[in-house]
Amino acid sequence: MIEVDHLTKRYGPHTAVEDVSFRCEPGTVTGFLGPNGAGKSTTMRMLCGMTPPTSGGATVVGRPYRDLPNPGRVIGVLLDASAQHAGRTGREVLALAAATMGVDRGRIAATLDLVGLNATAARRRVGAYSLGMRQRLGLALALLGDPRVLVLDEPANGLDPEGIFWMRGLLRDFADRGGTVLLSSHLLREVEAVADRLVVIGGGRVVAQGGKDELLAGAGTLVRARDPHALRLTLDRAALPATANTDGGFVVRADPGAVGQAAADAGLVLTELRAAGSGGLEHLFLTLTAGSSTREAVR
Ligand SMILES: Nc1ncnc2c1ncn2[C@@H]1O[C@H](COP(=O)(O)OP(=O)(O)OP(=O)(O)O)[C@@H](O)[C@H]1O
Repeated sequence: MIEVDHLTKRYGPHTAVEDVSFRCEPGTVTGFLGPNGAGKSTTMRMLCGMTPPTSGGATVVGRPYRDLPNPGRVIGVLLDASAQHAGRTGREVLALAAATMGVDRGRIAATLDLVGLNATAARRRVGAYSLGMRQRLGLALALLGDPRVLVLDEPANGLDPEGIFWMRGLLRDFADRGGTVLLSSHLLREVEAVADRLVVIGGGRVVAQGGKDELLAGAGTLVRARDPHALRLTLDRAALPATANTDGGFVVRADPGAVGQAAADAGLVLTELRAAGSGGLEHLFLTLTAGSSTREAVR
């Protein structure tokens, strides 16, 4: 269980995180979404005791991170996959962490196996690792202490499609066994595939949170027609609010039945009609966080 309670972080006059609150329950994966500079990493760093909050607090299984006697046994953290000493081998990194946490060395091989780093990779220095291998090692470090909670900042960064698919299964399995996962990602489809709940942050504030299905149901319907121009006119006439997608379709703020009926009444041939799904998540994300990445770019 993770509880983030009215966290605020200011750097001088700049507010990076403002009054952020959410909970992550056991058995769930929570996707933490937001554009560049939205405050995701800062929130995660505060949760993991690496950045002191200006106000508010956060707990992991009921205690602030800094009060956990052996945090690695409770919460596995992957915030920066490049943080490992480049001169150590993967196995040395894990051996050091196992000694610090009091974890049986026998778990090292099993954890390496779990994250798909073979014996040859484990013998190589981290400096020679690809980004994807560093992510896998970071995940191994997070899992080594057999924690109940995982906090992962952009864990899919640098992973190939197969690696992303593998990680999805790993996180789902972790949650299905009663674990709590908080993960940030820019890969909306990936988050949609694995998360049960979403917290969307923009400009340091939570702009939406809730069950993924519930949020996506509010994201509307994706519709495409052979004649997009006629579809636009039809949607306007039926007073169904629609936004054009980049790929010629429309996201409509109505359920698929209403959109299909309007199209049928107008005699239109539709080539796609469905609940918006990942198109909806992208749309929801862009709508909710509109302007905040621009603000970041010009700050
Ligand atoms: N140590 C710091 N000093 C000053 N400003 C900071 C510091 N750390 C973060 N910030 C600012 O806080 C804001 C939030 O940054 P943060 O890294 O948390 O965003 P993010 O959502 O993780 O972004 P990204 O997706 O790009 O990683 C940004 O405007 C950033 O410039």
